[in-house]
Amino acid sequence: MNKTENQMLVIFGASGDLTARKLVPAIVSLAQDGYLPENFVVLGASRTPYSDGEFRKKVVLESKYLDEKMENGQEKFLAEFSDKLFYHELSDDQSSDYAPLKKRMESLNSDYGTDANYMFYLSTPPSAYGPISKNLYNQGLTEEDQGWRRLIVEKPFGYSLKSAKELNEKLHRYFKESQIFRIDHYLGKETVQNLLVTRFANSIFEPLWNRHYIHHVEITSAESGGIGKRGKYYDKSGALRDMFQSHLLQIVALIIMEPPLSADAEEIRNEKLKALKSLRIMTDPEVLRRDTIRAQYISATVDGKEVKGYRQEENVDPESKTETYAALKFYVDNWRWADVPFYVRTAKRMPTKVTEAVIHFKTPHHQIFKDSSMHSKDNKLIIRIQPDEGILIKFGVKVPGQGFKVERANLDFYYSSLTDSHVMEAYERLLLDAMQGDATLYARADEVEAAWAFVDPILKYWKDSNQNVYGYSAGAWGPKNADELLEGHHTWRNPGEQLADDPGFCVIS
Ligand SMILES: NC(=O)C1=CN([C@@H]2O[C@H](COP(=O)(O)OP(=O)(O)OC[C@H]3O[C@@H](n4cnc5c(N)ncnc54)[C@H](OP(=O)(O)O)[C@@H]3O)[C@@H](O)[C@H]2O)C=CC1
Ligand SMILES: O=C1O[C@H](COP(=O)(O)O)[C@@H](O)[C@H](O)[C@H]1O
Repeated sequence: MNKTENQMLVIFGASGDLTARKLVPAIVSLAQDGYLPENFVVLGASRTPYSDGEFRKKVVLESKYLDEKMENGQEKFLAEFSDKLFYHELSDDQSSDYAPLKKRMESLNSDYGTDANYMFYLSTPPSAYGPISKNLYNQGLTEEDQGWRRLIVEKPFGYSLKSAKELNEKLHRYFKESQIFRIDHYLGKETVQNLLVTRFANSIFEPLWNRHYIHHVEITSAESGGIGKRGKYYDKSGALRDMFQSHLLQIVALIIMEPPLSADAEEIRNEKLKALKSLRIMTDPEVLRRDTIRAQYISATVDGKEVKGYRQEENVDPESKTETYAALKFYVDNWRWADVPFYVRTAKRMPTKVTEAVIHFKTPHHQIFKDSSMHSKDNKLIIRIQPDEGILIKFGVKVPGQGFKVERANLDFYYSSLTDSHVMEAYERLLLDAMQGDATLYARADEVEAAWAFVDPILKYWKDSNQNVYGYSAGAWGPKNADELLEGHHTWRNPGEQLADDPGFCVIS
C-alpha cells in the first residue's frame, strides 16, 4: 500500500451539501479504518460565518452521519475526530481573503505537523474554480518548494468542449497537470474498477471481447429520485452533461479500451484517451435525430404518492427543454468494435436506482437445440455497478430428463459475499488515492476534452433543432419510443422487471 503522508485538506465550499454529505463522512471512515496519517487536519473554507466549533457540529456532531454511527458506539470517536476539523471564513472579496487564509494554514501546519503538504478540494460552484486557483497561486500556495500541493476539482468539469478547454487552460496556469485530480466519483466505485480486473486479470473474457463475439453493449444508469433541490444547476445541465459526459463515458472507456501495458496511472489513462477518441462523433443531423433521444419526467403517482413533473420542480423553467432522460445509440470506430452498437441511457425518476453494463453476446452460428426456452441472444455478462455490486453471467443449461431442453441459468458473484472485505465508498477511495498521490482513478485533461468532443455535437443539435423532448411518467422506464433505438432486434434490459430471471439481484424501491 502507498504511504499517506502527513497533510492538510483544505475544502473550499465547506458550508455546502457535498462537504457534509460525502466529504466529511468519507474522511471519518478513513480515520476509523486507520488510513489517515498521524498528522492530519481539515480546514473548511467558505463565506458562511462559522466558528470551528459550529463547523464541527454541523458536519459531524449534528449530522445524520452521527445518528447512524451512534448505534455502533462511535460517538466518542467522532467527538475526538471532530477536533481535527477547522473552519476559515472567506469574504466576498476573494483576492484579499487569501493572505489571511495562508496565515491560518501556516499556523495549523506548525501546530499539527502537516509537513506543508496541502490538498485543496474545490467543492464550490465551478465558476469559483479559476479565481480560487489564481488566488492560491498568487499566495505562492501552489509551489511545491516545501511540501507537495495538490488540487482536487469537482465536476462538472466545464459545460462544453470550449469551456472545458478554457478551464484546463486556466488551471494549468497555476497548477501542473500532475498536481490536478479531476474527480469522477464513478471511478471510485468498486465495480467500475472491477471492470479492469474482469477484463485483464482473466483469460476467459478477453478472447471474446470484440466484434466477433459481442452483438451489442447496453449501459443503464437509472435513478429513482428526481432533481431534488438542484433545479438551478440541473436545468442548465441535463442528463447528458450531468451523467453521460462524465460517469457513463468513463464506464464506456473502461469497456472498450485496449489492454494497458501495466496498471500504472498514465498507461491506463493513455488507453482510456485512445478509447474516447475512437467514439464515432455524430454530426449527420439524420443520425442525430434517429440515434439520440431526450425526454423529461412528467407528474405521476408513484407508490401511492403524487410526484411532480420536471417542469414543476423548484428553479426549473416551466417551458424547459432540459432532458432528465437521455438515450443514445453510437459506434466505436476501431478494429475491435467496428459495427458493434452501444446503447446507453441515463435518467432520473425511473422505477429503481440501478447502474449496470450488459455485454450481449452473439447467437451461436448454428442452433442445434430446437427445444429451448432460452432466447438465442441470452448469453450475457452483466456488470452490476450498483446496488448489489457484482457480476452475473447468463448461459444455457440442459434441463434434466429426456431430450435436449435448454433453459437459462446464472453464474453470479456478489461483492457482499466477500464478508471479510470492506467495500470503500467511492469518495473514500478517491480521497485516499489523492492523499497518496495516485491519479489512476482521476480523469486527465485530455480525457475530459475527448468526452466533451463526443457530447458537444449532440447538445448542439438538441439546442438548435426541433428534436422532440418526450415525456415519460415519473416512475416509468422512460419514453416508449426509446425502444425504437434498439431496432426491434432486442429490448432494453429493465432490471426491476426481470427479477424472476435474475435471482439474487433484488429490486430497490
Ligand atoms: N452535492 C452533490 O451531490 C454533488 C456535487 N458535485 C459538485 O460539487 C460542488 C459542490 O456542490 P454542492 O456542495 O452540492 O454545492 P452547494 O451549493 O451546496 O455548496 C457549494 C458551496 O460553495 C461555497 N462557495 C461558493 N463560492 C465560493 C467561493 N468563492 N469560495 C469558497 N466557497 C464558495 C458556498 O458556500 P458559501 O456561500 O458559504 O461560500 C456553498 O456552500 C459543485 O461543483 C457540484 O457540481 C458533484 C457531484 C455531486
Ligand atoms: O454526479 C452525479 O451523480 C449522481 C448519481 O451518483 P450515484 O453515485 O448516486 O449513482 C447524480 O444523482 C447527480 O445528478 C450527478 O450530478
